[in-house]
Amino acid sequence: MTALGFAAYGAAASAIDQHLPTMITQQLASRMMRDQDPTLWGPDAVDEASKRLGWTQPFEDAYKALDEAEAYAAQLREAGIEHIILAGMGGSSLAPELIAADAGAQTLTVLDSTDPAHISRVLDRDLSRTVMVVASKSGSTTETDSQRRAFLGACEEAGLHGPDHVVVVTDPGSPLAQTATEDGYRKIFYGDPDIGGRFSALSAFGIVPTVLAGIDTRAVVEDAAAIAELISEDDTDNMALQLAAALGGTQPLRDKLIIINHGTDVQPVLPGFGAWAEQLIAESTGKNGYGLLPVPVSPEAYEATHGLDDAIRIHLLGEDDDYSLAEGQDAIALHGPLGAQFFLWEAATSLACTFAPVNPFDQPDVESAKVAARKQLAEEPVPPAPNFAEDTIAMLPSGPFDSASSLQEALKQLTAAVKSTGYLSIQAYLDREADTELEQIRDTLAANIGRPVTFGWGPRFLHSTGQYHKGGPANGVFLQITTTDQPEHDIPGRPFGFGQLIQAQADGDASVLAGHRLPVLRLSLTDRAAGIRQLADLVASLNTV
Ligand SMILES: O=P(O)(O)OC[C@H]1O[C@](O)(CO)[C@@H](O)[C@@H]1O
Repeated sequence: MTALGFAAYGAAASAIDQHLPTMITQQLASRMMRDQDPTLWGPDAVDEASKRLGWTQPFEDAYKALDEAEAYAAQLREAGIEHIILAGMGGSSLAPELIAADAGAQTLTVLDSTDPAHISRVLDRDLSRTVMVVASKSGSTTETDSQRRAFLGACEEAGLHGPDHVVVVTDPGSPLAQTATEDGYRKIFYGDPDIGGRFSALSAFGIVPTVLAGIDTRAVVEDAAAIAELISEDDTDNMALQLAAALGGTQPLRDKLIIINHGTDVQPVLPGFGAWAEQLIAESTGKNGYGLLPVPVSPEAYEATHGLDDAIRIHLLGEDDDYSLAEGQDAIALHGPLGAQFFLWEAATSLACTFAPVNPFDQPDVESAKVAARKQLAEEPVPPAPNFAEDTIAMLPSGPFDSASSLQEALKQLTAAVKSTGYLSIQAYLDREADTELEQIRDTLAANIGRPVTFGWGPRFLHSTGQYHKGGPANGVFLQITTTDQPEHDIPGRPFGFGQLIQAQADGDASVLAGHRLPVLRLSLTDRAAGIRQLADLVASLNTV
């Protein structure tokens, strides 16, 4: 008996009927989960897959990590530590954030931003009672390194010995492991190099930060372990096979996955699931011109309430919710505890990649934005001169939209550029906790254009959907929003501050998107709060003018 529930309707059900028998004959589930067979995704993926299937059998190490972290958490509590800041990007923070949100815990603050205002706010607390967990598999991610430096700088200003307040989670042999050893950081936990970032929820990367924050992550691991047999069987009841067929096997491919989180506004079913699933699905599938685009939305959003020819609606339900709401749609409905969802989606996403096939374990296009940002920083960037400004919003040079002489005209051109099979992506390099009012333009734009709209906070999305936007089917149009309204926050030991870093990241990604011939409209807010309000008004007025 499993705590998971799953049902498929319309095109999703047809894909399952069509593909499940073959998937079972080919023994895809047992070959991936039990034999760790690296050949399932074609010859080009064999090398990478040979060293990336550790997530299929994570439990022995997971229980060891739980034991070690629980013992260490007790020591931290005795030493008066009450709060954990987690510095980490993508797979090194999204699962812990979701575990903490699901548990309703306030003891973990995720810092995955380079927005100077965001950094300053997070570090403005009693650091004597705080530990920063610096989590990075590679140990070389610029954002994480910069957050670590800023934290150590803030400790020094507070008269604290910084290394006593830093715990590291990294893979053995990484540059971060070396720094932590040399500088005498409080503790190092090691991850398994056979598990990639976005598959690391049930490893030290999901476990350590959350356990140190006092969360019962053991229950999450146990809920995953409870479905291990089920999702390893070559059997019609295997929900990972069913979900994989529904995700990757629709014909023609329905490549937009509308993830609808039910529950209430205050308490969605799995708060934060959308951001975690976005990385897993977009970074795993979005490459070589192929990809599935996750679009997390609320139940009231346009994409949730309207059937789109190229989309599957995925209803995340609570245990007592009625599955009949998905009847008559091309949809999946499912419920289950978080640990089971982690394991189910990791398995299903990997299996869905066998259809194309694409290698689920690499992210070839993420690097291009990093290289471009480094180039911008090396050239000591100055913010690009605007084409023009209206009140608190300046329009920066934007390639195909440069002929626009007003913001309204530029936005109209942008929305008109969305293809009938395409999508619009809003990319906001702002403070994802303080500037949340901006998110409302997502719903307005989706209703306005009748197409899927994604919303990503920069630079976080660069380690997630960023792969899909650049490596996927090239049918996106992009609205990039930055700000000059930010007091600089220095990065100790670096010749640039966070304000320059985030601007370089935005400039770098815009240039890479433009290099892929993807249209990017670039707006810069000269006043954050007023600019967000002005933009919301402009977007709301698009329909009526
Ligand atoms: O854990 P790391 O090595 O710092 O990487 C963070 C994230 O960056 C990415 O490599 C993409 O940039 C993700 O796949 C990963 O989860």
